[in-house]
Amino acid sequence: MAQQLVQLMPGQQVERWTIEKKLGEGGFGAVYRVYDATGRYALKVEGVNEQIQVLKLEVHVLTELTKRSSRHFCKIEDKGRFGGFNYVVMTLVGKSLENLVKSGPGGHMTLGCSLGVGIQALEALEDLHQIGYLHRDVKPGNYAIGRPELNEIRKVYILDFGMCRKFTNDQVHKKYTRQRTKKDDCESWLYMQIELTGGRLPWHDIADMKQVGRMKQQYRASPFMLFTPTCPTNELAQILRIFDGLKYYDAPPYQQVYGLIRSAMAANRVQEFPYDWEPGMERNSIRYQNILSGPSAHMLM
Ligand SMILES: Nc1ncnc2c1ncn2[C@@H]1O[C@H](COP(=O)(O)OP(=O)(O)OP(=O)(O)O)[C@@H](O)[C@H]1O
Repeated sequence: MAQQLVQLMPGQQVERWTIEKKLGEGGFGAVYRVYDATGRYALKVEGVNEQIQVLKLEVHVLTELTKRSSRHFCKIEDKGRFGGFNYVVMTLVGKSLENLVKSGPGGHMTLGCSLGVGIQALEALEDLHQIGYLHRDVKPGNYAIGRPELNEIRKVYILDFGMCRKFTNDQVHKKYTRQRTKKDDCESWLYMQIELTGGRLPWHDIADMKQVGRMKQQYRASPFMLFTPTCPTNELAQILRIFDGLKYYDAPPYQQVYGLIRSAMAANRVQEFPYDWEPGMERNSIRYQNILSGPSAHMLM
């Protein structure tokens, strides 16, 4: 049975970190906005008696990743044990892609913006795959943009490594990862791309993963039914075919996919920047207002 979640109150101190507010709760613990003399960060906590310990894995993966690349990953500032919980302090990010899609005109991002964000989201997976891990929970809620205070509203971060698993080619791990592969992460990325570009996946509200799997199979025969007029149909269909052709051990051809996304931008005469939530994007100024001047922009110091 799950242990009771750690609850921290505003003003409470965890080592040098002061709790400001709770940002959310995951299956394993909670995330808080905290600050110290140097700025604001995100603090994730997990009870030491939680049956499933995911924080260690998250710390390990983020540490490995930031040794090689920092383009799409939170940096770890601190970690440790405090009372009855383990904690990690990392870069505080801004709005999730899920929120940004909802705030967009018509409930989606403009084409250039969604394709640019999509490239960054796949780069994050490429880096993760390169250190031998699968994410296994690729969705708009697990990506976020950086914060305006850090001049990072053009940067996309990948979050939440709780479902991550090491990918190796041996049979034991093959069983352990339930046969999931880099290809599956890429396929989930493609479905996310459809959502960012205005499509609504038929399995969006279905929680039963087996049923979702069956529906995905059904749509395999006619993937065009997933694409709305706002999607770059040809390129996405080509990418889906590329992913379909991958075998268990194959590394996805990331560069080819980036090329196709760039072709989609050219064919549709759209540019990546500015992103929809950037200042000066007149049509979005009201919808995205709180991203640029909302609570996360008010520094405490
Ligand atoms: N580095 C961060 N900066 C700002 N917010 C974050 C950060 N990491 C996580 N969050 C936010 O904290 C909340 C909880 O995140 P967490 O990853 O623990 O769980 P979740 O993804 O909501 O749920 P689950 O664990 O069930 O997938 C989410 O709203 C997430 O966007």
